[in-house]
Amino acid sequence: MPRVAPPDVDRVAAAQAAVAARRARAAVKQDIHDRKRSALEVAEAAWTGEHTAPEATLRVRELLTSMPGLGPTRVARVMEQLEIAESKRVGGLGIRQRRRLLEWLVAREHRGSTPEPARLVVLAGPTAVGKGTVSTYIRDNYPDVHLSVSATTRTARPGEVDGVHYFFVSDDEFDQLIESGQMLETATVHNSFRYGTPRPPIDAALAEGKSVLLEIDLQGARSVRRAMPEAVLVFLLPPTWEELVRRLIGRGTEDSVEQARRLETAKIELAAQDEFDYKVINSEVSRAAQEVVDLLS
Ligand SMILES: Nc1ncnc2c1ncn2[C@@H]1O[C@H](COP(=O)(O)OP(=O)(O)OP(=O)(O)O)[C@@H](O)[C@H]1O
Ligand SMILES: Nc1nc2c(ncn2[C@@H]2O[C@H](COP(=O)(O)O)[C@@H](O)[C@H]2O)c(=O)[nH]1
Repeated sequence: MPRVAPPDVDRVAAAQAAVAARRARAAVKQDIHDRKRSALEVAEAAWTGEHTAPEATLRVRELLTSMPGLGPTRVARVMEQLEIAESKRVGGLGIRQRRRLLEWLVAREHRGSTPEPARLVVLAGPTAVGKGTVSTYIRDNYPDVHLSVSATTRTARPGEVDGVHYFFVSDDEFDQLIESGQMLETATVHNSFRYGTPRPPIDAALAEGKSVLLEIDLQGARSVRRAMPEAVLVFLLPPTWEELVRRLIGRGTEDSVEQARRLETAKIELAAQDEFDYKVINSEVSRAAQEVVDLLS
């Protein structure tokens, strides 16, 4: 008869304690999310040493992401600014880190309902990384995001709507847009058609306090940086080079000569990624979209 090992009482008790601690932390996060207890109150308790055990074992990242309106990308940015490591728990913060966290939360609380200034965010990246896919996802799932509509001299593809996906214009009309000073930037992309960002809708949206997202190529991103240095530049990366090649070939919209040419350009574009303020890896479209949307506020 096989011998059944007696249960290891200590291990069972430890596992039960771990489950209880996880539940208690989840309850703290839920309370912060539901505004029953503010993150500021937790940070104040940590400052005076009066925080509860679940609050002490909560990671600062979890504390901040529990706050309504703060997504993971924004939280990562704030933690970098506060010089708090990703893995840090509330109870393990040093005195300077506790002070910085407290000051940041107080400032955010005092900001009250005053909105953050509107941002101009530029999404660029190599061919076939998924810029169009991610921005389409944002257009479909985040109706509050103001997505800039570019003008282009190429013709519409099946399903593309004039004024929604692009303003499809002739070469003469494109020239007129430039001459009348209406373009924030223009570029000839992939050696073929001209593309450009109309400026008036962007100025209007920013003036109304609405953040704006541009999905444009690398040359365009550089031009926007020169014209509006306050713009936030985001570089979309593929998970691997092989995946980028797979996406380009899998899309099947270019012949093999054009694919080879674009991949050469992609190598040059990837080398420019450090010019950008943020990098987002497009492994999963919804996640990449969320990260980009987080950067808009
Ligand atoms: N996260 C993803 N996972 C798998 N496939 C993806 C992902 N994102 C995009 N794709 C696919 O990769 C291909 C290229 O995407 P897309 O056309 O959006 O790239 P792009 O960066 O806009 O390209 P270009 O600059 O050449 O216009 C498409 O077939 C798309 O469906
Ligand atoms: N510099 C700019 N680039 C733009 C703009 N709008 C789109 N683009 C880029 O063009 C290519 C091709 O797009 P497609 O829709 O024809 O496949 C892609 O890389 C876009 O990011 C723009 O206004 N300015």
